[in-house]
Amino acid sequence: MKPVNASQSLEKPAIAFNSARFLTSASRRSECPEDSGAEIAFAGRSNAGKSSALNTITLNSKLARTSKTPGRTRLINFFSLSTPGCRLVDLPGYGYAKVSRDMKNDWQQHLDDYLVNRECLRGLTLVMDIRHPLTPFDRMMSDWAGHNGLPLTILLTKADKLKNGPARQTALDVKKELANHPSLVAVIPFSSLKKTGVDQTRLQLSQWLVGENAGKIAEEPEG
Ligand SMILES: Nc1nc2c(ncn2[C@@H]2O[C@H](COP(=O)(O)OP(=O)(O)OP(=O)(O)O)[C@@H](O)[C@H]2O)c(=O)[nH]1
Ligand SMILES: [Mg+2]
Repeated sequence: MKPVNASQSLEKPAIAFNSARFLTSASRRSECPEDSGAEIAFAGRSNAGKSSALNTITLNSKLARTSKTPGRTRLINFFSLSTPGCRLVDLPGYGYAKVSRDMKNDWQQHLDDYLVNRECLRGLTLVMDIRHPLTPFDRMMSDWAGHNGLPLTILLTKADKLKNGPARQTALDVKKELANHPSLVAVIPFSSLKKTGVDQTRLQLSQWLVGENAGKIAEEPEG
């Protein structure tokens, strides 16, 4: 986990997230861009809001396709940033029911292969609907990150669906549940609608991509 570039401030993200551009899609690891530089993947249940979060972070509503219908993102989508070698990755959601079991197993296998073997992966952003956090799949992903020492940030999306108090409480509850997690960095209430948690997320991603370490950053809720 070597940083690409160690010079950055803690207050201002070193990465220009609005520079994100679609790079390529892959259905398997062999189709992915060269395994070098630094990548951060967005994972989570289907419909949790992964693509929307990516668009919000990059200030580009057309970057990743979003949809009311679960299962919109079916490929591993790569977005390059202007900082050389840095990429954001939108993963297909897990738990999507409306595809055949064979197709599901196939996706799962390729997704697992990406997650386990991608050397340039610097961190995992696990996206959960704030109203339904820590489903069995979420726990599996979070455990997996822990076992592999992969830095993990949890975005509790659709925070606009809850009042501020309950949203903060949910973040605290999730943190408490994962108190022994070895690589959890932050639990951030996030809203693509109200832009909650966006600056904090950008700082975290920036730190992972170009920072010297993946240390904790302040977790003051925004908005
Ligand atoms: N209210 C609210 N709705 C949101 C938010 N984020 C996403 N949504 C909605 O949730 C639905 C799913 O969003 P996507 O970003 O496509 O979800 P996804 O996780 O990428 O879904 P898959 O690609 O199917 O895995 C869309 O209708 C979005 O408009 C949010 O912060 N607040
Ligand atoms: Mg998506």
